Amino acid sequence: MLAVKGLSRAFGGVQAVDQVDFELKRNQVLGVIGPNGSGKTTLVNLITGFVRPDKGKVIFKGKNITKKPPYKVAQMGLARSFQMAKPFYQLEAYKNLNVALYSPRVKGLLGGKFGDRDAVAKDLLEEVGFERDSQVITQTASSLPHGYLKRLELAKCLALRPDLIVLDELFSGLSLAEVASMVPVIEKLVAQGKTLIMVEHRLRELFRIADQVLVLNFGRKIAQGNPTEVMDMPEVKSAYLGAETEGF
Ligand SMILES: Nc1ncnc2c1ncn2[C@@H]1O[C@H](COP(=O)(O)OP(=O)(O)OP(=O)(O)O)[C@@H](O)[C@H]1O
Repeated sequence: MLAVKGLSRAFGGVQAVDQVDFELKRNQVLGVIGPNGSGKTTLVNLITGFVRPDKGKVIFKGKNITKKPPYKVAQMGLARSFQMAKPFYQLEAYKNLNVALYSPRVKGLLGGKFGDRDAVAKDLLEEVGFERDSQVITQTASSLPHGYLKRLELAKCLALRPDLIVLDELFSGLSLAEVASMVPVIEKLVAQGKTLIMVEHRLRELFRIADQVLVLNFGRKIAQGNPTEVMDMPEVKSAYLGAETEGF
């Protein structure tokens, strides 16, 4: 599904991402972890076209997407969420899905036979935890609490009917109760066979979900493997020393 080869990017003197390689197969869930500033978001930005690499390649479904702009990457079926939610604040929650629902990708996939897009949008919001008959679905995004904005980020990804979803710290800023209610939403996506990359600081929850974990430190991949073996590696423990070690 995805192959990342020698991906590198520096900002001034900071090597944010340094020669990162990995592959991801269909239906797999890859967790990306690492201390603050280790290059996780930059890696997401490089894969999804928001930042251009200095070196390296991104191959998605066998096609070289390196340096393609974000909208082309999205149209090919690679959706991403943002750590800081980026809704259209003046639009109602469900109308925020229109960009994806009216996209050439979705039109093409459905051969023009779409039906009622508002109903589809509301179904998607329900799938990610908006209560169907509550007002949150029709509230403007500007008035939604943070927890719902994160759910909206996920729904925007799903609306694109993606082949791969990259979630950048979906659980950040959520209360423990909100995370606990979000985990089953993700587990359901995994059970449906969705392919995911999850950048997370919440290790306990991530390790329940991910098949593989990739660890970054100072932009470099220092480990990759299943959650248990990765967290037993001395280099991973020392990278996390003094950082958040939830889940250890
Ligand atoms: N646009 C930019 N301009 C300059 N430096 C940047 C830029 N984006 C990222 N960096 C730097 O690159 C490094 C990696 O940042 P990045 O945000 O990718 O880390 P991160 O692992 O996602 O961090 P966090 O866990 O805190 O979100 C940091 O030193 C950061 O300051």
